Amino acid sequence: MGNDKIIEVDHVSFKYDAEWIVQDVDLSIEKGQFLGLVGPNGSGKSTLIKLMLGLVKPDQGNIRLFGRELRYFDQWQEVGFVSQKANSFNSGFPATVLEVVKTGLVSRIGAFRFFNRKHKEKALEALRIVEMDDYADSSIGELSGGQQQRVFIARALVSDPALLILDEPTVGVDAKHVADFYDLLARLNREQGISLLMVTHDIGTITEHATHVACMNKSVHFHGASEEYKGFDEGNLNQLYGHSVQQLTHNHEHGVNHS
Ligand SMILES: Nc1ncnc2c1ncn2[C@@H]1O[C@H](COP(=O)(O)OP(=O)(O)OP(=O)(O)O)[C@@H](O)[C@H]1O
Repeated sequence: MGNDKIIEVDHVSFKYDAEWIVQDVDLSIEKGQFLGLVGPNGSGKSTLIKLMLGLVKPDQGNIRLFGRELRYFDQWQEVGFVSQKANSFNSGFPATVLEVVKTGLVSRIGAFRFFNRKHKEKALEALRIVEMDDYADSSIGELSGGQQQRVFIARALVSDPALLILDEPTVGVDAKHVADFYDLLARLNREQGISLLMVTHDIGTITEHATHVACMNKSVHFHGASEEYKGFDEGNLNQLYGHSVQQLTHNHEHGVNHS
């Protein structure tokens, strides 16, 4: 491919009606990175993800995925997406965990082909990666929010993506399982070599896990290594955002990093 950039967002702006939601964003993710995208409510994070996925079109600027202009990009099996509202099945939803994971193969095999034994194996393998293979035959609706979210990650992994995009995946995961969830992401990143982009509100936690962090409030105010970000004190950060960092941190301390 000759290009280690998996996503390149080049001076992208987007507006709903007359209001600019994303303004002149320049951002890239290189192969192997785990980028945390943080920012206050309504700062345009989900909209930026939609732009990257081609679900809405930029008013200005360009986006490339795997070195290809978005409008010519067709390798969607390389991109797994887990949305914010993924874990919202109610207890009566009539599908098993395995069935849900197999729907992730649709982009690879086409919507109207039959699933065969190989596809079942592939789905079970993805469930093993997220440590949910014991639940293959359970109803999806009976699982906890955290377990459902793992199943949605398995669904995104089943087509062997090189990039996984997660939009606030820990919403609905109870606090004591959030650490396990980050361990899973670290394994995907380090052991499976999957590049990650994760939207979150929780900047304290993400900077402990992601390799890089980008802070946005319509435009990107900081993009760099997590270690560099942790070196900022609260005054720097308020200036960076033009916004109180308190609203981003969930009681996490932002002191200067002495390590
Ligand atoms: N379909 C739409 N039509 C009009 N405005 C929209 C639409 N979708 C989002 N917006 C507006 O765009 C702005 C950015 O929304 P977006 O969801 O991208 O922010 P966000 O940073 O992901 O927020 P949150 O952290 O609350 O999820 C908000 O002001 C929102 O009201």
